[in-house]
This record gives sequence, C-alpha cells and structure tokens, in this order.
Amino acid sequence: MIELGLTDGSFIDELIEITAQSLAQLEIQEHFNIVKELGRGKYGKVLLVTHCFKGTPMALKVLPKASTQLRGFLREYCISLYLSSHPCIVGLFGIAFHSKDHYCFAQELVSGKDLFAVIKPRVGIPEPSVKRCVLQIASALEFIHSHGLVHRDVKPENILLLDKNCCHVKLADFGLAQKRGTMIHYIRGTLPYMAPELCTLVLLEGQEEATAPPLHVEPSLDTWAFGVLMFCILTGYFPWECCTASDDFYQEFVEWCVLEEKATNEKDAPSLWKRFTPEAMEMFSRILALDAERRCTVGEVRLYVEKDWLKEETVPLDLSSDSDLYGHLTELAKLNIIVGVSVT
Ligand SMILES: Nc1ncnc2c1ncn2[C@@H]1O[C@H](COP(=O)(O)OP(=O)(O)OP(=O)(O)O)[C@@H](O)[C@H]1O
Repeated sequence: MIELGLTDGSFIDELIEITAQSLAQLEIQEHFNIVKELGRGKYGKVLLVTHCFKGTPMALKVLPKASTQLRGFLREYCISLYLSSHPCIVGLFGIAFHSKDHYCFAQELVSGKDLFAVIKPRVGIPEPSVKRCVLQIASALEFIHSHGLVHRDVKPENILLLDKNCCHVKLADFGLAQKRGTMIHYIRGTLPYMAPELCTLVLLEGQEEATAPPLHVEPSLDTWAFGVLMFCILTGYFPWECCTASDDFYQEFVEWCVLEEKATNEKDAPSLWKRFTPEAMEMFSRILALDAERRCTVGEVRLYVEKDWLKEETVPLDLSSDSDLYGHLTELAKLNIIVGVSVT
C-alpha cells in the first residue's frame, strides 16, 4: 500500500507513475458497444457505451492521441479517479486504456443535461435552483482544494445535472486540473471565467512570451470562475468577455469595486448588476475580489445562501441588442485556450 500525501497533491505524481506502467492497450469496439455521442469538447468526445459482457452503461471519454500528451491524459484520469468519491464529482470506474488512436477512460453516466443547456437566455435559472447548484459545486471545489488541487475549468458546461431542478449536480472535466503551485507562463485566448491575474498572461497575436511574470495556480482561480458562473446562471448573461482594460463591462465592475471599498451604494452598481440585492453584491464583491489574495474561499457562499440574491422586481437591463452579452455565451464557450504550464 502506498502512502498518499493528502493535502499537497504530490500523490498524483505517484498515481500517474503506477497507472502509466499498467495502461492496457485495447480497441474500444472489442470491449464496448458504442450507443451514441454524449458530448464533445475542445480536447475530445464523450461516448455513451455499454460494456460488452456486463452491459453496464458508461460515459467513455475519448481523447485523440494526435492532440493529447500521454502525461496530460494520465493526469486528468488520475486526478478524476482520486476525487471521484465526492458525491458532487463525476464518478469513475477505474478503467483506463489506450487504443491505436485514442486514450480513453470510463466515467459514471450522468443522464441529464449540462448546466449550460438549461440557462434561459437573458433570464438564467430560478434562484432556488441556483442556490442548490452553487452549494453542491462549492462542496466539490472545497474537496478538490483540500487535496491541494485546482480545477481550473469551472463553467456551466462542466456541471452535469441529474435532474432539471439542480437537486443533484456533479462537477466534471478535470482536463485542466493542476496541483496548487504549478506555474502558468502564458495563455492563448480568453474566456469570461478567467480571473484578472490570469488575463495578464494572455499572449497577443505574434507574441512569443507574456510580459507579466508567471503565475502560481491557486484555488482563488476557481473562486473567481465560480463567481462568474453564479452571475451567468442567475442572469443568463456573461458579466464581461474578459478581464482586461479594453472590456467596458469589466471596467465598470472594477470602478464599482473601488467605490464599494468605501461604502456599498446601490446607485453605483453597474447596469448588469442592478438586479442583485445589496447582500448578493456583498457576496460578489468577496468572491470576485480583484486582488486574488483578498478573494474569499468558495465555501463562504454558505454565509449568503439564506439571503435573497435577486430583487423581487428585476430591473430591466439597459442593453442594446449590440451589447447583449448573451450572444457571447455560446460563442465564447467554443473559444480555444492553450495554457502553457510547467511544474515547479
Ligand atoms: N459522465 C458524463 N455523462 C454524461 N455526459 C457527459 C459526461 N461527461 C461529459 N459529458 C458530456 O460531454 C461534454 C464534453 O465533455 P468534457 O467536458 O469532459 O470534454 P472536454 O473535451 O474536456 O471539454 P472542454 O472543451 O470543456 O474542456 C460535456 O459538456 C457533457 O455534455
């Protein structure tokens, strides 16, 4: 029995070594019946399969060898496996293998939609469902962070629903997960869930190196993404496209944060945020603290869950169709991000 370090993520390297030594080679069709494709992401696809002998339905994540490094596949599989005991994290069967063209591992089948699919444009999802969902994701993220890991891809597409009212949800996709402290040197492309400190590492067209110093992966990156996700599912809009000086919506929020440091003032809330109660704004100011060091932990959302988050009469958004951010919800979800990482 190996001794596993529990809080610094070091056990992952040991699991990767062991798994690498025993990774079987087999062809998918020889062991599984492919029923249909369940979904597709930037890195691969997920197939609904049944085991040829046992008939067990599974969600098989299939990553092409041509675009996937073995080490990256093993890291995703080992991190997913280690965390899969949490009730709000997708379960695993302990089955991983490689075929001629793919790396694969079998996940528990979650039969509902993902959270992105149930967000009503410009409306979001009902506040009680948001709260149920947010509490479960906070619990999953606390579990991940307590093991010295960071998810790094918290977004509605990676939250799978077992029912349409979010009574039971599961966090999926550990393809970008890293040990806390891993260094990020640069990023290509942005997503609205990316924290401001991460956006400083975005490479512009033709640029080879980021001008900002490298960043350590910290749980505060997940906290920020969690805050953006909360905004998205409460409103059906993104709060901004990305956290840069050229994004007016983000700049409006930054200005509000500066004022909020002095005193909460409803009048000062940016147009997109006017629908929230002062209590919800206080919560957002802590979860989306611009300074990562001052950002609260995901679990602090529990302090606000008994309070109302949306005002009873929602203030209509003062947006022309051109600046309607919902248009970006689908487009931005498809953006590619390439993150350069090196382990310290
Ligand atoms: N266990 C599962 N059960 C049912 N459907 C699933 C399961 N896992 C993933 N899916 C579906 O497949 C889609 C893609 O899966 P996943 O996010 O793991 O792929 P990816 O290539 O890593 O995506 P991304 O581009 O977000 O990184 C999900 O959005 C979801 O709709």
